Amino acid sequence: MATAGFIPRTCFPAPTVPRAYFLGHHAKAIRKMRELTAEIDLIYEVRDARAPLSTRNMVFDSIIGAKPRVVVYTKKDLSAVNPDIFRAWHSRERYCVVNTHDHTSVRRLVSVSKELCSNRESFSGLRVMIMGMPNVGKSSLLNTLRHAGVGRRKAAKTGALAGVTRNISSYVKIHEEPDIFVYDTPGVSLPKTINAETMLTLSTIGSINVGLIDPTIQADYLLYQLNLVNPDGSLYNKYSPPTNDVEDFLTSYCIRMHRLSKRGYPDLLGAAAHWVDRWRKGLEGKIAFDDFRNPNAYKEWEAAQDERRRKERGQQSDQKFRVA
Ligand SMILES: Nc1nc2c(ncn2[C@@H]2O[C@H](COP(=O)(O)OP(=O)(O)OP(=O)(O)O)[C@@H](O)[C@H]2O)c(=O)[nH]1
Repeated sequence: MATAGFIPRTCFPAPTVPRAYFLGHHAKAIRKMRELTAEIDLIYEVRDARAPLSTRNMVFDSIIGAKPRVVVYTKKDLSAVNPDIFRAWHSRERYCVVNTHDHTSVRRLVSVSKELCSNRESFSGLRVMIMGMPNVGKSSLLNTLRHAGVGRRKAAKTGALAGVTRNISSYVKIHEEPDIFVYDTPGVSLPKTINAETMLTLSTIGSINVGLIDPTIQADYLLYQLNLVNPDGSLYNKYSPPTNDVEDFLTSYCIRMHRLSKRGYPDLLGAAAHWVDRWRKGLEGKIAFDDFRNPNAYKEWEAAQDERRRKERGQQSDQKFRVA
């Protein structure tokens, strides 16, 4: 129920933000993944359950080809997406929704993997590669799989900021009888221009360098999204009444959180970064982006990507024609 008089924004004005976050080690990782896929039996394609569509990287589809894949949605404990929606989205594809810090949660992934590869005849064990965008929880997944499966300690470094893993790991054993070995890989972003909202979503969940976008724009986008999900302002009412004005919101936030300068001025920039970070870490509650309540959103998103690719190919051939 919307609060009387308050009408949330229905669109977000296109902000000036970078439209790509593709680094040298991303390109290198893609090349290496392509080389390695020949010896891989199965892929764990990891996405963040808070932004299940924005953290899907279509580049992986071309690397994976016809290999068996399990889509793994991580950060279940931080996501407001109803798990039933994943069932609707993946009626014909294997998927798991996990909290990578929870052993029970990741064990199901091992069962699904064994089942998928049960007809395989191999003496060298099952070889799995983990792929995903930066910071979605790939290394955490590997560590928990290893701890749950063979009782060994951490094998891969993890961290709250994007880009902790820079190189492809060597095989790590995560299960015995049957033997399962896993490769961890660096997070890879989309090489092509992404739309502004996707960039803002990726920044809010920490999948791109969070310093890339002005914190006030991030906070404004978050406010817009929270108003869309709960138009009564209940997701932030401990700081402010419902509002579409980010400066009003941040001023109230500064007062509530005692973030005022000695002269009593609110530190809007600091407040913006602080508030977004609290959501990123799950301290303000669960969150979700993308069209996460729509059972057809997955298919619609794929169709939109196909259309975009067709247009790009058309533009490229137009250019060639003009040059010729
Ligand atoms: N709450 C919660 N936090 C998680 C989960 N999975 C990962 N994290 C946290 O997310 C952050 C990123 O995790 P990593 O495992 O380093 O992510 P990554 O995909 O390997 O990151 P890159 O090295 O950038 O590619 C860390 O702070 C993890 O503790 C999860 O399921 N739930």
